[in-house]
Amino acid sequence: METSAARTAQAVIVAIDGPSGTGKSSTSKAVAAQLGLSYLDTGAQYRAITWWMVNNGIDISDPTAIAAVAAKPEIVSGTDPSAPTITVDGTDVSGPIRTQEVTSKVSAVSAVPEVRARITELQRSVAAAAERGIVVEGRDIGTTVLPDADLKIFLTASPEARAARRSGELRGADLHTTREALLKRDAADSSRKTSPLAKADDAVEVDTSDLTLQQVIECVVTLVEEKRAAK
Ligand SMILES: Nc1ncnc2c1ncn2[C@@H]1O[C@H](COP(=O)(O)OP(=O)(O)OP(=O)(O)O)[C@@H](O)[C@H]1O
Ligand SMILES: Nc1ccn([C@H]2C[C@H](O)[C@@H](COP(=O)(O)O)O2)c(=O)n1
Repeated sequence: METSAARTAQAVIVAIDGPSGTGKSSTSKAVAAQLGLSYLDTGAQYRAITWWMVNNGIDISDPTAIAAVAAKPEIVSGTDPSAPTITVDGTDVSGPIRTQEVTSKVSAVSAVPEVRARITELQRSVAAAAERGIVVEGRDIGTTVLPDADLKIFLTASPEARAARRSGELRGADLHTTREALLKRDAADSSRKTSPLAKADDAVEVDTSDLTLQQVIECVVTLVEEKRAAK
């Protein structure tokens, strides 16, 4: 895929996919910051459109109703890895998109093909505009959004490790409940018809269960540097 005429020779496109809580956001932000690349959190975009649907009283159980308004909200992502931003129609929604209500509804909204088409187009335009390259994290980046990415990483971790990380983040939320919620969202994201969560055939799989975040970052930075050197 042709991306940007203005792209520098050292520019790399990195796709980082994987289930919830595997460390995609933490790793992607750090790698992008360390290597001077842009950063795009595509989950935040799906959360933003879900927030808009909830705020506008759209029935989340009705895919036809969601599809009918999927083009309405204007979603803008800021790609500085040290201060990523997300707005909907000019409103900063970085806080509201992390509520439990949005988290519980985002899989249903993101399964609607019209929503995916709209957000995928947005993601490709953001990647095309990143002159020095970009780290894009999500669920279908290596398979659908940027199939020609220079490097594809698929992060995994055991449900136990992911639940422990998330419950630490949520100040001691019950481990079992957190684990079940993660697995439920993974199942929904993996089983939808349109671009499900999946590892691309040419992705490098990194199991982060027994690695520190710093070790994962170092591993991905090394892989990106190898790709750059081979360009
Ligand atoms: N290797 C690791 N070891 C320990 N904790 C980690 C590791 N990687 C990430 N974490 C922590 O786990 C939590 C979840 O990480 P992060 O948000 O990056 O995951 P994610 O894959 O982007 O999740 P989601 O898809 O749900 O947004 C964070 O609190 C993060 O600091
Ligand atoms: N490329 C993507 C990114 C995200 N989603 C959906 C599915 C996730 O459950 C949800 C929230 O993502 P998170 O913030 O947890 O990374 O968004 C998707 O379908 N495709």
